[in-house]
Amino acid sequence: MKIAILGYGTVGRGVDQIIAERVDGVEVTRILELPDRLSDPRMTASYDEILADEEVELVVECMGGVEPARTYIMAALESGRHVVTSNKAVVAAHFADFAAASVASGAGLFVEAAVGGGVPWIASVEKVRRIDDVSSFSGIMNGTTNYIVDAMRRQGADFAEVLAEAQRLGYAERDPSADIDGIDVLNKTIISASVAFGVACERDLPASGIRNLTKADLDLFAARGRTVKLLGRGVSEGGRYAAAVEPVAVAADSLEANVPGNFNLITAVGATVGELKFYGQGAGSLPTGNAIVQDVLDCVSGTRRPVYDFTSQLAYDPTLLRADYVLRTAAELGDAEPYGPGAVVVRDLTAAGARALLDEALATDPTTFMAALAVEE
Ligand SMILES: NC(=O)C1=CN([C@@H]2O[C@H](COP(=O)(O)OP(=O)(O)OC[C@H]3O[C@@H](n4cnc5c(N)ncnc54)[C@H](O)[C@@H]3O)[C@@H](O)[C@H]2O)C=CC1
Ligand SMILES: N[C@@H](CC=O)C(=O)O
Repeated sequence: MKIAILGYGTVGRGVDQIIAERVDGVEVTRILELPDRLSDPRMTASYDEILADEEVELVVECMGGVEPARTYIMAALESGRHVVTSNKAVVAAHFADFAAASVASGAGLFVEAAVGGGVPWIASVEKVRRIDDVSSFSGIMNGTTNYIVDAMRRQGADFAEVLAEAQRLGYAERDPSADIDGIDVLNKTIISASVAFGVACERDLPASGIRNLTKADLDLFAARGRTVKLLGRGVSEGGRYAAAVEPVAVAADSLEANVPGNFNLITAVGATVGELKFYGQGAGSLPTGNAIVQDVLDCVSGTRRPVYDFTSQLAYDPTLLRADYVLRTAAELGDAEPYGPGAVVVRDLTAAGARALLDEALATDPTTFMAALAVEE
């Protein structure tokens, strides 16, 4: 099969390398890049030229961003070309449109690499759903922030320094604010909830990140047997669902607490299968390239052809996600109990209520950090 890669950056290069070195029967014949980055005879800056090439049967989109990625993916699907994408921003925003266009033209739509990098999470959730409803999912879904927190915790590294290293290693988004403010995990949580619960997932979910996390915060939680991880979570019960993204203070001896570097760990729970955990590198050129090439191979062989159905009638109910929240802040908050030096705990908030409380605290103290307290088992 002849394929085109849109975007020859960290991920696009990984896809090209894996196919060239390890895959027979698939050939990258076209690459779309920006006009000032045409460095290979296969490259063009014209998407129309790629669409006009009738030999190209599949398009791998790894440019990032919402536009023109949305337009290019829709045009590929409408022309009957299969699409494989790692771009969670565009999938989270337009998943239902892409799924409908894929059904209409019969072209395949594959999004494995959009969540969890090299971790086969999406295909596994699809598999769980063949037998079980997914009652919840939760996990570390961002390699950059896990890399940052892990280095701060284990080596006492400085936030800014270690973020620069994650950028150098190709883990971070073009704008790393998306990583540290939880937006990247929000996109991955929207996609995960859509697949896990079969819903057109609410987009306005509560989300916060680790921008204000300090070494002193990690020390505060360490003194209480916890560490902080940025988690995406979703739960479904009684015809309702909720999802959120937030730093969570997890037990220091939990699996999540000990996930190193750019690794992700995502858990799904189903009635008969129980708890399943998926672990691997959540970011980087070759792990993510691997997830894309797995999708390409599934498409070529016809062994897996996802059909995304978002017609489940689950209602979004933010009250399903509740926790106690710790805020390290100079702001005065009502109903707060002391937690440690400069920190308070506010009990039994919804994730949405906690996000509103964080905004209130940030208005007074822009350095405020907030984390949910994981229930200890
Ligand atoms: N870097 C990683 O570890 C992972 C990235 N992703 C996602 O994969 C996508 C690509 O990520 P990276 O490769 O890291 O980004 P990147 O910034 O390294 O590469 C993107 C490439 O696309 C090109 N590009 C951008 N807009 C274009 C346009 N309009 N026309 C033609 N070319 C264009 C850029 O010139 C660049 O070479 C993003 O959606 C990202 O969120 C997903 C999983 C892991
Ligand atoms: N920036 C993302 C890349 C993969 O999705 C991350 O760090 O996880």
